[in-house]
Amino acid sequence: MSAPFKKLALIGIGLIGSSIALAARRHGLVDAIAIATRKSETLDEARALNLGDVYSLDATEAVRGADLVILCVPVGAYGSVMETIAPVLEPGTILSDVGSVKAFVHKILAPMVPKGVSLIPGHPLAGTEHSGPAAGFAELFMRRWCVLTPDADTSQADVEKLSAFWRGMGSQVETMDPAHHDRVLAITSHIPHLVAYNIVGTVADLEADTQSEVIKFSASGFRDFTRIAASDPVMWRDVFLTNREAVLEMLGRFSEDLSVLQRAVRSGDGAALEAMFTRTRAIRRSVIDAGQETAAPDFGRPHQSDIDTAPDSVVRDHGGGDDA
Ligand SMILES: NC(=O)C1=CN([C@@H]2O[C@H](COP(=O)(O)OP(=O)(O)OC[C@H]3O[C@@H](n4cnc5c(N)ncnc54)[C@H](O)[C@@H]3O)[C@@H](O)[C@H]2O)C=CC1
Ligand SMILES: O=C(O)C(=O)Cc1ccc(O)cc1
Repeated sequence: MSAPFKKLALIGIGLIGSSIALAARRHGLVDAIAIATRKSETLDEARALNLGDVYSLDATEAVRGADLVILCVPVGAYGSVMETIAPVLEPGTILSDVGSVKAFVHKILAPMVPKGVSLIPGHPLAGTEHSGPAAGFAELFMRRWCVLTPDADTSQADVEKLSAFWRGMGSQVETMDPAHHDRVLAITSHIPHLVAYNIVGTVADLEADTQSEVIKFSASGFRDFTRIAASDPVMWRDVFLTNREAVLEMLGRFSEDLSVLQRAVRSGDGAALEAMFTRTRAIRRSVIDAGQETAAPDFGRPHQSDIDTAPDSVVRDHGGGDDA
């Protein structure tokens, strides 16, 4: 039986592109995978990992004859990539992406989409702080959401075909308005990253002796921020350059709430602090109930040496996930 798509072209083959390649292949969702990227070292790495069937430094070669094209590059590169590939996109092709922002993606891609090509931007809400072709793994999208942001006049059949592709890789799919996506992601993903970059940046600016103590004793909240703040600098630069309005709106609310907490700390208002921390604990509970996290204790998770010697069940509960 033939796969739902004949030829998948992946433009960019880092964490997300390579995970799509592995998952699409594993689940028989495409007949062939063409990979294009900018640097020959990255392409060589993808080839060595056997991620695709054909490899090219020329995106037009990968896109020619593809019925599904997915941009997997930082959003700041979309304009130049699209200028290159637009002339060879064929009618009937679905053009999608995985970028972390969506209104900007519509704005930059839509005017260049040839007639007969369906533009259906997407965003898998799944990732890690690692990047590059070797960082990918086929299970990345399992039980994670993928948000699609088609325009109202996009072919429903094409939206369903792309949804089935993501479901085939284990995702749950929801469609959303791009501006709404950007507001939701500003608070659930973009600002948490900004806060992490900021707190780790504050430590980076501390005087040397205090800094080395913070690092030495970092088995606490700080450690978790360092994971997020290790995320790809170019990708995150582009997120903040292209989702400016929504980020600034949510950052305004965040700063107001921080000032309220600051005042409670300064005035010793224990009741206010306790009330706030009780509300946030309930949000954590709802994230777990929504299946986006487990209740397994995270602080004190084992190191690699513990994982190597631990029984399987312990590794499953504590060590799985992002670094797989
Ligand atoms: N890292 C994450 O956790 C997630 C990332 N995303 C989105 O996925 C996209 C890709 O991110 P990752 O795979 O994490 O990045 P990555 O850094 O692992 O891979 C990016 C790839 O794009 C290539 N590239 C960069 N500029 C290019 C250009 N001008 N032309 C051609 N290729 C170019 C790089 O060589 C690399 O192959 C981004 O738009 C990001 O917003 C979405 C969900 C999660
Ligand atoms: O590693 C993490 O904590 C993430 O938050 C991964 C992530 C990064 C960017 C996205 O657009 C979606 C998911």
